[in-house]
Amino acid sequence: MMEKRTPMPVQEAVAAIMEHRIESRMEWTDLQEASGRYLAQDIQADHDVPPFDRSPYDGFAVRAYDTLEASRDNPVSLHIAGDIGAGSVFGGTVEAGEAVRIMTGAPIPDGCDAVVMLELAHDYEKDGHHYIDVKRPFHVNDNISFRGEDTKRGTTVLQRGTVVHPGVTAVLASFGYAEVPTVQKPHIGVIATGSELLDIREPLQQGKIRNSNAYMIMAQIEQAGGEAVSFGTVSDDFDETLSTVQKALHSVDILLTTGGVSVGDYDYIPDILNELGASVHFNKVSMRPGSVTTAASLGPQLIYGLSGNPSACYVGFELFVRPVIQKVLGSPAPHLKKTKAVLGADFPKPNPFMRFVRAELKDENGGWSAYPAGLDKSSSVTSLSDASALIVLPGGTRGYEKGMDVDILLLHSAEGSEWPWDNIVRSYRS
Ligand SMILES: Nc1nc2c(c(=O)[nH]1)N[C@H]1C(S)=C(S)[C@@H](COP(=O)(O)OP(=O)(O)OC[C@H]3O[C@@H](n4cnc5c(N)ncnc54)[C@H](O)[C@@H]3O)O[C@H]1N2
Ligand code: MOO
Ligand SMILES: [Mg+2]
Repeated sequence: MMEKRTPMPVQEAVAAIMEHRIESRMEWTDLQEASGRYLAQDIQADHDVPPFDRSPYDGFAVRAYDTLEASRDNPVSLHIAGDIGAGSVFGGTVEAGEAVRIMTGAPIPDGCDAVVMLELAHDYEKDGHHYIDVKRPFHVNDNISFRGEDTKRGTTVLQRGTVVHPGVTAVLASFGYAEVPTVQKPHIGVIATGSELLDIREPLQQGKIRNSNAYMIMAQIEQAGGEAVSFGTVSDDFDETLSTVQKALHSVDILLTTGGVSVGDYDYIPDILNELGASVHFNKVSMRPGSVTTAASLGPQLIYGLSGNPSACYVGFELFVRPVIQKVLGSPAPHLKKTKAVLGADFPKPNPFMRFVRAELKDENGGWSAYPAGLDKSSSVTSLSDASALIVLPGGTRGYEKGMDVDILLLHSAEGSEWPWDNIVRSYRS
């Protein structure tokens, strides 16, 4: 008699897998290689930014007091005691009646407390000396960029779990991080199972198809921030599959298999998990596609049996594997980004399970409209290339109509959700 599987609700299955702890390791990464990586530590400012009071303009550093009486009719004349560009420091102290020609970024000379822009000063030469006329009063601190006005020493400028994007790179560079403390990418092994699978370089043969899932999953791993390690393809053979799984488990944090996870004659993954003594968190989820998605743990390692059907495999990864990788990386929002959209077309098929419909998004009437993309079968592969979101349709006895409000999960967003599973819209008319 075939084993009976009890489907677990999606939210419960995700919660079960998120409880599993996988160690995060730190490694130093060259700043220029660090884009897209996750910070392993908070970064504290070890100096003020800017580190000194400086001029925000090309102009003249003055003593505000000297200009108090200045007016159009009675300009104040100041002697130019020196000139400095950014990177240079004025050596002495500026005395009463003096000014220093100063360029943007140069430190304010001692004695000065305001800057007059070049455009507002008339400069001239007399007897080999340089002067300016100032025609209005300046106040203490006029046109000064203050030490620490951007960031004070001791501030936490970047938090652990932040993704390094170009703005983060600028902050790291400012504080001298030639090497960045990053979270090591978790190593995720991939095994494709199936005697029907051809390598992508092979011509088609009767009864066979090319192995698209392994490449798809490896790309999903990279997109989620992990390091994909391929362990190739195995035929539908228990011993071959078991030995490849055992070999992979020597070196990976998480192992993903695709195919062979359902109830068929050649579906060996359930038996292999049993043989390994792994504890199975779930082996059926109340969702479509991907109902056969299986997750188990063996000590610290996680093993997923993802469906062989491409769309089911894809969705199983995004819902159950991606957030685990993101959690290892320290992301505060490890799940797919949830947002709202309007259903762009009728979806008449009722289903007791929650559906994840691959969808194209269009920006219409000031919001997103989500249109089901391509063939809505778990075996479909081409619908995946058009999809930028999954429409979340809770299980029920009725279909859905165009114009209903729905929740969607974005597939390629840099942003994520902390926990998208509460308050899923049951769909209603707007
Ligand atoms: N009697 C039942 N049959 C099936 C059930 C069920 O509950 N009772 N579940 C169906 C559902 S739902 C799914 S999903 C599939 C899951 O199948 P498996 O995960 O066991 O995968 P396979 O049987 O190995 O293959 C299924 C399908 O996918 C193709 N495939 C497999 N690997 C790849 C790959 N690497 N790249 C591209 N395509 C792949 C394979 O050729 C098959 O067509 O089971 C249903 N059956
Ligand atoms: O797991 Mo299957 O994809 O539910 O359709
Ligand atoms: Mg099968």
